[in-house]
Amino acid sequence: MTDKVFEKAINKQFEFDEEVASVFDDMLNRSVPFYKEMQRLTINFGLKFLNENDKVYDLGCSTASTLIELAKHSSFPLQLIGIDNSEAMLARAQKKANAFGVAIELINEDLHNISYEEAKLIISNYTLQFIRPLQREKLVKKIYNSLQKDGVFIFSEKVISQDKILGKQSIDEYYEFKKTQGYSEFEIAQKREALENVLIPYTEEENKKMILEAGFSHCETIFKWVNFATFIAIKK
Ligand SMILES: Nc1ncnc2c1ncn2[C@@H]1O[C@H](C[S@+](CC[C@H]([NH3+])C(=O)[O-])CC(=O)[O-])[C@@H](O)[C@H]1O
Ligand SMILES: O=C(O)C(=O)Cc1ccccc1
Repeated sequence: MTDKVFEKAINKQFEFDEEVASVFDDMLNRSVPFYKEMQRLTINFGLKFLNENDKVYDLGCSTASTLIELAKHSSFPLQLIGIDNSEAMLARAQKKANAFGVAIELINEDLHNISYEEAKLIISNYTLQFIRPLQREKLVKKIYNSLQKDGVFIFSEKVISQDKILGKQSIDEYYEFKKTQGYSEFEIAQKREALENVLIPYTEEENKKMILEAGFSHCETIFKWVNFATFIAIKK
C-alpha cells in the first residue's frame, strides 16, 4: 500500500502504529535512499560470517523483510529472531514469514527488556536512532555482551554532519530525494515535525565512538549516501 500518512494534517509525534505499519514497506523504500542496496549488503556481509544454525537477531525488525531475505539467500538453516515493540509491525512480519515459508521467532518486546542469548550476528537497521541517548549506549553494550567471540553487529543509521553548512545541504539533498519519490513538500514538512525528538541521529563519528566504547575492536562504514549510513562492528 502507498504511504499517504502525512498527506493530511497531523499534530502528533511519529509512532509505529497500525497506520504506519500498513504502508511501512512502501514508506521505507521511498524514504531511505538505497534501502534495497543497504539490505542486500547487510545480508551479503552477514552471510560471510555465518555458519549452519547460527543465531541471528534483528533488533527493530519491523515487517521482517531483512530476516526473510536473509533466509532466502542462505544455503543453510539459521536461527532467526526478530524483535520489535510494535504489535502492528509484527502482525505483518508473521504474515510475510508464513507466506515465504520462513521460520522466524518474533518477539514483541522493548529491545531493552530482552535477555539476549549468545548470537553470531545482530542486525539493527534504522532502529538505534529511535532509542534515546544513554539508553542507546546501554543497549549497544548489551548487544556487544550477547555476541559470541568473532560475532558481528551490522547496523544502519540516519546520521548528521559535524559541519553546520554541510548538514543543512545534506538535509536539502535528502528532501530533493523525497520529492523524486513522490512526496510533496507538505508531507515532507509534516513528517519532519513528527520525527522531531523521536528520531535522534548521531554523527558517523559518534556512532563509531559508541561502538568502540562498548568494546568492539573494529567499526567500519560499508555504505553511505549523504546522511544515511551502514556500519559493521566486529567483536574479537
Ligand atoms: N525500544 C524499542 N524496542 C523495540 N522495537 C523498537 C523500539 N524502538 C523502535 N522500535 C522499532 O524499530 C523499528 C524501526 S524501523 C526498522 C526498519 C527495519 N529494520 C528494516 O530494515 O526493514 C526504521 C524506521 O522506521 O526508520 C520499528 O518497527 C519500531 O517499532
Ligand atoms: O522519512 C524520513 O524523514 C526519515 O528520516 C526516514 C524514516 C523512514 C521511515 C520511518 C521513519 C524515518
